[in-house]
Amino acid sequence: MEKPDTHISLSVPEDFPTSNKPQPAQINFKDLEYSVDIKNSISNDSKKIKDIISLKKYESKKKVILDQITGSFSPGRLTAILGPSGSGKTSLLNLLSGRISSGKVEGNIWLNGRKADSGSLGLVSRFISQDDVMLSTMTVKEVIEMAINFRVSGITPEELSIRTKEAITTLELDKCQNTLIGDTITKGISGGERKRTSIAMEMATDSSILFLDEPTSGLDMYTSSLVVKLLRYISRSGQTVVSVIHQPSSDIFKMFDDIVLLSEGKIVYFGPQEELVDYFSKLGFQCPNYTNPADFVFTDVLNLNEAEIEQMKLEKFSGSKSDYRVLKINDLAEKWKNSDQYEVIKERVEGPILDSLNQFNFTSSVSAYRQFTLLCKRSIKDVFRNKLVLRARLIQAIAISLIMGIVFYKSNTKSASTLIQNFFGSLFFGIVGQFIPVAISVLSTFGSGKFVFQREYQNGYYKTRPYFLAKILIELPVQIICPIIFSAISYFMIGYRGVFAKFLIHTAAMILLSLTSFSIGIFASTFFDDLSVALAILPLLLIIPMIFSGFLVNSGDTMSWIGWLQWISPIKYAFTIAATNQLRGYTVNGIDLGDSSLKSLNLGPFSIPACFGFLIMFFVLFTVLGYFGLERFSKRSSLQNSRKSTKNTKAVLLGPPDNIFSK
Ligand SMILES: Nc1ncnc2c1ncn2[C@@H]1O[C@H](COP(=O)(O)OP(=O)(O)OP(=O)(O)O)[C@@H](O)[C@H]1O
Repeated sequence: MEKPDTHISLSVPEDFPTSNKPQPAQINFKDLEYSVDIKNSISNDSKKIKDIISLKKYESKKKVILDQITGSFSPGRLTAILGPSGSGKTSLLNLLSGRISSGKVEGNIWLNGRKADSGSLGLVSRFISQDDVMLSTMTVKEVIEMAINFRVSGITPEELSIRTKEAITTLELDKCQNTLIGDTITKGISGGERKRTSIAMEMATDSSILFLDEPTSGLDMYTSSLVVKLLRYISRSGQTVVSVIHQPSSDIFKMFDDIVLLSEGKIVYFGPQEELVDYFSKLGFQCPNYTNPADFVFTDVLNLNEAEIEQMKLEKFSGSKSDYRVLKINDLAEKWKNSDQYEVIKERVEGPILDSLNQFNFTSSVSAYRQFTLLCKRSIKDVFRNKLVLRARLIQAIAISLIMGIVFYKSNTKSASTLIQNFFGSLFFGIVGQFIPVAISVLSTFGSGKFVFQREYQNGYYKTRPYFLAKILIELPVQIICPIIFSAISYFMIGYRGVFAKFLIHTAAMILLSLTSFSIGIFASTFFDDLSVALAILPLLLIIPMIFSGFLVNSGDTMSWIGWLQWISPIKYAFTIAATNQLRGYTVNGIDLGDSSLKSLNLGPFSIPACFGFLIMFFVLFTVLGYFGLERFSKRSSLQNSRKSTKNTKAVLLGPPDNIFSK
C-alpha cells in the first residue's frame, strides 16, 4: 500500500484568502496562577475536635493547576502546548479564552497591552474543543454558513458565499461539502472531515485568536498533518493560533512556530520550536539522532530514568517516583526562569504589540431576532430531514387512532352499558395515547439536541431564549397535527356524538393534552443533565397523572392526603373535558345515560372551559420551567457565565494600553 505523503509544503500560497483578515492580537500573561479548592477527606487521626463535633468529613485544600507562568502568543504564529496528561494544558487554554468559571486566578493577562479579563478574552477569541458536536442533519457547507451567519452581523448573501467557499477550499472540504454531518446511525463525513469542518466553522468568522484543544486527537497521521498544516495556514493570515497537541509526529512538530512545554502546571520551555532541542541539550539532555523531538521531550526530559532516581535518592530524601518527578520538574522550571530564552519571552511580555484593537476584534453575535429566525430555519430543515422521526410520529398517530377505531368501532350502536363502558374506555386510552408517547419522543429529541446547543452556546452563536423559542415554535405544528389526525380518524370510527362543535372540543382537548405532554418532555429533558436520569424520572411524571385521571380510581373515593394529586393531573382535566363533552345530556330512547354515568365518576366541580384553562396553565408552566431548566443547563455546563462582556470590558480593550507599558 502506498504510504500517504506527510511532507506538506509549509509555504503560504499566494492566493491566500484575505477577505476576512482578522485584526492582529497579541496575548501576554505574566506570573499567572490558577488554583482551585479541592475537598480532601479528613482521616480520623487528623480530625480536630471541631470537625468531630460538626461531623465534618472534608477539608479544603488549595490545588495549584497553573503555577506562576509567563508567556506570550503573537499574531501570525502557530503555538503548540505540549505536556503530559494533567499538566494544565486545557486549563491554560480555558483561562486564556475566558472560559474559566471556578477557582482563583492571580497574575496578569494583556491583549495588545490592554488588561484583559475573562470577558474580554472571550470576546476576541474562538475556541475549538475536543468534542465537535454538530447538527447531524446539516451538510458541511450548511454548518459553515450557519456559523458565519450567527457570528457576522449584516453579512450579505454574496459575502456569505465568498467566505464559505474560502473556508471550504482552505480546509480542503470541497469533496464533502454537500455531505451530511451524520451520526452513529446515519453515516456522514469522516472523523478528519468533522475536525476540519469544526475548524472551518470558527476560522470563517473573523477572530483574532484561535484556541484549539487537541484538534488531531483520533485522527490518522496524514489527516493530523493536514489539520496542523491548515492551522499554520490560518496563522499566516495574521491570527494568533494556539493549540494543545497530543503526541505530535516529528513532521507535525516542525510545523509549529513556538512550543510551550508544561508539566505540573509549570512552564519548562516556551520558545521557537527549532531551538527546543538545543535548549535541552545545554541542560544535559541530548536528543538522539533521528528521534522525534516531541518523543525526546516526553521520554527523556519530563520523565525520570533509573539513574536519575538513584541520584535523587542519594541527594534528597526518600520518596515515591512521583515525588522525584515533581522535584525534577521544579528544577527544570527553575532553570527555565534563569535561561536566556526566558528573558526573550519576558521582553515580549513586557514590550507587547500596542496596536489598538477595534470593534472588528470582537467576536460578534447577530441580534436576538436574527438568531431566532436563523434557528427557526435550521429547525425546520432539521425536522424535515429527520424523516424517520417525523414519519414515526405520524405513523404512531395514525396507528393508535386506527387501533382505537377498530377496537371500539361504532360503540354508539351497542347496548347502553357497553356503550358507556366503551365511551369511557376509549376516551381514557385515547387520552393516554396522546400523553405518554409525546413526552417520551420529545425527551429523546430535545435531550440529544442539548449537546449541539451546548457547543453552539459556548461558542457564542446564540442565547438561550431564541434557541428555546425557535425549537418550541417549530415543534408545535407536529404536536398539533398529530392529535388532529388522531381525532379525525378515531372520533367517527368509535361513533362519538356527531355534532361538529363536540368534535372540535374533543380535538382541542387532545391538542392541549399533547402540548402539555410536550412541555413535560421538555421540562424533563432540560432539567436533568443526564438523559437516562430523565428517562427514569419521566414515568413518574406520566403515570401519577394517569392514575388520577378520574377513570381508574373514583375521584371522590381516594384518601384525602393523596387525593389532591388529581388536581395536578393534566390527564384528569383532559378526561373531564372529553367525558363531559360526550356524555352530558346523552340519552338513548329518552333514557338518561350520560349524566348519571358522569355523576358516578365524580369528576369534580370544574366546567369544560375551566379544564381547558388548567391544561393551558400546565402547558405554560412546564414550558417556562423547561426554559429555566435550559438556562440552568447552559450556565452550569458552559463557561459562558464567566464571559460577561460588559461595556467596560470593551472600553478597556479599545482604550489606551495599560499604564505600565506607556513610556
Ligand atoms: N475545576 C477543577 N477542579 C479541580 N481540579 C481541576 C479543575 N480543573 C483542572 N483540574 C486538575 O488540574 C489538572 C490539570 O488539568 P487539565 O485538564 O488542564 O490537564 P491537561 O494537561 O489538559 O490534561 P489532559 O492532557 O489529560 O487533557 C488535572 O490534575 C485536573 O484534574
